[in-house]
Amino acid sequence: MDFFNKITFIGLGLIGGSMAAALKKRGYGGELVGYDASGDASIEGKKWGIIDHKADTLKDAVADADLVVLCTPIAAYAQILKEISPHLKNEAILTDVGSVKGCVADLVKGHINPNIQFIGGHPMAGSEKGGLKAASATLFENAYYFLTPGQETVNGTVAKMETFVKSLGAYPVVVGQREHDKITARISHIPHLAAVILTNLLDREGGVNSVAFAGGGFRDTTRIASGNPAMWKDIFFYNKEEMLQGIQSLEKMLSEFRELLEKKKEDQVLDLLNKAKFIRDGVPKGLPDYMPPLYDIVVDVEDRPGILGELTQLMGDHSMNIKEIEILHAREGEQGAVRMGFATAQEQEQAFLVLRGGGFSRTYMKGEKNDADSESC
Ligand SMILES: NC(=O)c1ccc[n+]([C@@H]2O[C@H](COP(=O)([O-])OP(=O)(O)OC[C@H]3O[C@@H](n4cnc5c(N)ncnc54)[C@H](O)[C@@H]3O)[C@@H](O)[C@H]2O)c1
Ligand SMILES: O=C(O)C(=O)C[C@]1(C(=O)O)C=C[C@@H](O)C=C1
Repeated sequence: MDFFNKITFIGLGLIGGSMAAALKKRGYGGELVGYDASGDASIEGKKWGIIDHKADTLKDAVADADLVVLCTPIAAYAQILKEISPHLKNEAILTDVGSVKGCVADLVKGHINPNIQFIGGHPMAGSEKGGLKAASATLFENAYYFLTPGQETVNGTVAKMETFVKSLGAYPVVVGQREHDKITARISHIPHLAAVILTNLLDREGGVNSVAFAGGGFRDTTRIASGNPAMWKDIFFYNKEEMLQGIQSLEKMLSEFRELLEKKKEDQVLDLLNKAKFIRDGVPKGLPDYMPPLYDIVVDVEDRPGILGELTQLMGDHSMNIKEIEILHAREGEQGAVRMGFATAQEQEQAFLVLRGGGFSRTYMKGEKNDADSESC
């Protein structure tokens, strides 16, 4: 990426920090600069070696930068754009990571000199946890990353940004700004609203005390409700038109379902459940669907320090290459579960035998097309 000698991140929280950390980890050789309104984040970023230089002012941050990445809440953009506009160098590319794209393009048009190349961006990876402490160099690995050029964006800018996205370990997907907002309303924003409503339903129904009994179902469907409230409030309002359409569909589907229940239409309820299962089963597991499938092993382990080390050590001792490893949140509690993905069925079989033989008696195999029903024991 020798066309970007200096990259500046404005906002060094979960997303900005993870990007800088990913570039460092993956061998980016240029200069990384961080500016954050909370001085602590950029001090920490410098201390941890995620950035090379901590800027104290926005002017200083963008001076000579080839790429400037806005990683703050969208609500802060107007003020930031106003301040950086006179200091961006002419050939600089400006991008952002905000979760809504139409409104951002409008904002940029109002504040930035048209000579500056702007291209919106949005990584489809994140967390319900925020701040630099939650940042991870691997956050974007195998994630899709939307790029939303406008009519003024030249092809060279799109190509450079595609290279940038790949250098984070992610997969660029180029779409229009409004199309992006339509897609993300369906796959992210409305699901977030649903998680919030499901969680608050407990309160309305006087069931908050029952939350302690929640198993995987409640945890899986509501994890994201722990996300940053201010960030999500912004997302809902910035993508208001698409949200309103999604809510209308939700309301219609709920009332249709109520009628089916009231009229005892069991076959139609079953059809709905089957349809949802078919769609949900088609969601790629952790990897985009054009990536090779992985062969999974799930190990039930005790929740104690060092257990992950023992697992990976055992795999290393037998020269087994773990392609993916994940702690399954749905099994929080005293007993935890770890999922490991292997490249071939043969390696999966070998790992199964090694783990069982190595004292991990509660080890299960899952074929790439299988679900929980097909666990081998
Ligand atoms: N959290 C996610 O899952 C996720 C995923 C993809 C995209 N996004 C988008 O990324 C953006 C940042 O989200 P995040 O999760 O990294 O948030 P975050 O709270 O972890 O980080 C935001 C950082 O911006 C800083 N900041 C706030 N106002 C500022 C200003 N005026 N000038 C400079 N710094 C300022 C904050 O101090 C903080 O360190 C949001 O626009 C969000 O829509 C979030
Ligand atoms: O995994 C999560 O915690 C997320 O909420 C990430 C998630 C999403 O997938 O909806 C949330 C918002 C962002 O704009 C992009 C990604």
